[in-house]
Amino acid sequence: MTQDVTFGLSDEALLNLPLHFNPDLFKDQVVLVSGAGSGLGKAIAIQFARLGARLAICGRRIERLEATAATIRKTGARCSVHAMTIRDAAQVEQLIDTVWQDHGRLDVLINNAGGQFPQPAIDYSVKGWNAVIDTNLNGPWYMMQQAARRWRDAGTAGSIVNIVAVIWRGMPGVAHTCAARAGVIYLSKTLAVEWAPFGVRVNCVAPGVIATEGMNVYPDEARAEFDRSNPMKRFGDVQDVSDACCYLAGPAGKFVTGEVITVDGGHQLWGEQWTAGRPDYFKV
Ligand SMILES: CCCCC/C=C/C(=O)SCCNC(=O)CCNC(=O)[C@H](O)C(C)(C)COP(=O)(O)OP(=O)(O)OC[C@H]1O[C@@H](n2cnc3c(N)ncnc32)[C@H](O)[C@@H]1OP(=O)(O)O
Ligand SMILES: NC(=O)C1=CN([C@@H]2O[C@H](COP(=O)(O)OP(=O)(O)OC[C@H]3O[C@@H](n4cnc5c(N)ncnc54)[C@H](OP(=O)(O)O)[C@@H]3O)[C@@H](O)[C@H]2O)C=CC1
Repeated sequence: MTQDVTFGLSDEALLNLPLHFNPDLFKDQVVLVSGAGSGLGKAIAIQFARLGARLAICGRRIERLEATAATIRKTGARCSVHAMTIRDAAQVEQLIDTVWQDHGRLDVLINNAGGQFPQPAIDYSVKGWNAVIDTNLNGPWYMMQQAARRWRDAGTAGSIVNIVAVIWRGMPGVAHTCAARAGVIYLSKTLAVEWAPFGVRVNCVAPGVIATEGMNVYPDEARAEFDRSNPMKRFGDVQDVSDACCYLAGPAGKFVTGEVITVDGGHQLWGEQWTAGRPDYFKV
């Protein structure tokens, strides 16, 4: 039977989730979260705020960011809002400058913004391929490089967490994002070594199927099978992912770098996932 999932929790629900960490864990730290106007990014930003952090949030649509910021401010946390696209290197440089001007520091970068469309790879247009590579590989790279340059120049430590995906057995229907996320993972492993001298840690979180409104991009036929992509036979929730981010970014993760934490209910070991629907060839 298909799990009954409403894709996404209300802001009120996010504010009242039980916390699994000490509420002072990120006191006075500044955390930048991309794609915080919805889904995982919103949940991650709210959780860091509830754990004492000051927030800077970015994404393209200002209205959605302002709504997240209003919720974050209910926790008593400061939150600055930055409408921009991570696909443009100049806008990313401006973003990081502004965050340092507004907050005087940056401690954690959560590279969450991303997305793709399901389509058989054989049908990709050049523009579609480039849109996904720009959003999920080039954008996160611009963010990492600009943040690291500032940490190096200021002589302060930093932590980066990149949200990727469960790519280990390929991702039929979203080959473009699989390629981009593989790039981010091996970029992260390389940067973990290159940037260790600056005190910068670089890690990834790979979510399996998590109930967010972003899931609406997939056809009903595909979504109806997603809960059977893992042996727990259900979707994860946004806090499964935000907790992994807080572990990696915080003091418990201080000896962890170049790592990927997979938060997928065992999906990487079991089951099938057809993001664009199951092709006829695989139905029998
Ligand atoms: C369940 C496991 C799946 C894998 C794990 C990941 C899960 C998730 O990520 S959950 C959802 C996350 N959120 C999203 O995916 C958000 C929705 N997606 C997007 O916003 C887009 O895919 C985007 C990231 C590429 C958006 O780029 P943007 O430039 O804003 O979009 P455009 O509309 O301008 O499209 C550019 C270009 O891309 C091609 N294209 C876009 N959508 C489709 C589509 N549905 N089918 C085929 N091709 C598509 C197309 O070539 C577009 O250009 P034009 O033809 O000129 O419009
Ligand atoms: N939900 C899931 O099961 C999984 C999700 N993921 C990944 O987790 C991340 C969050 O996904 P989720 O919350 O589910 O989906 P959403 O679609 O809700 O979130 C994506 C966010 O990224 C922002 N964004 C997209 N493109 C850009 C851009 N060019 N510049 C700045 N911001 C951008 C969007 O805001 P705006 O459009 O306003 O810019 C949006 O807030 C994504 O990278 C996704 O691919 C990975 C595996 C599984």
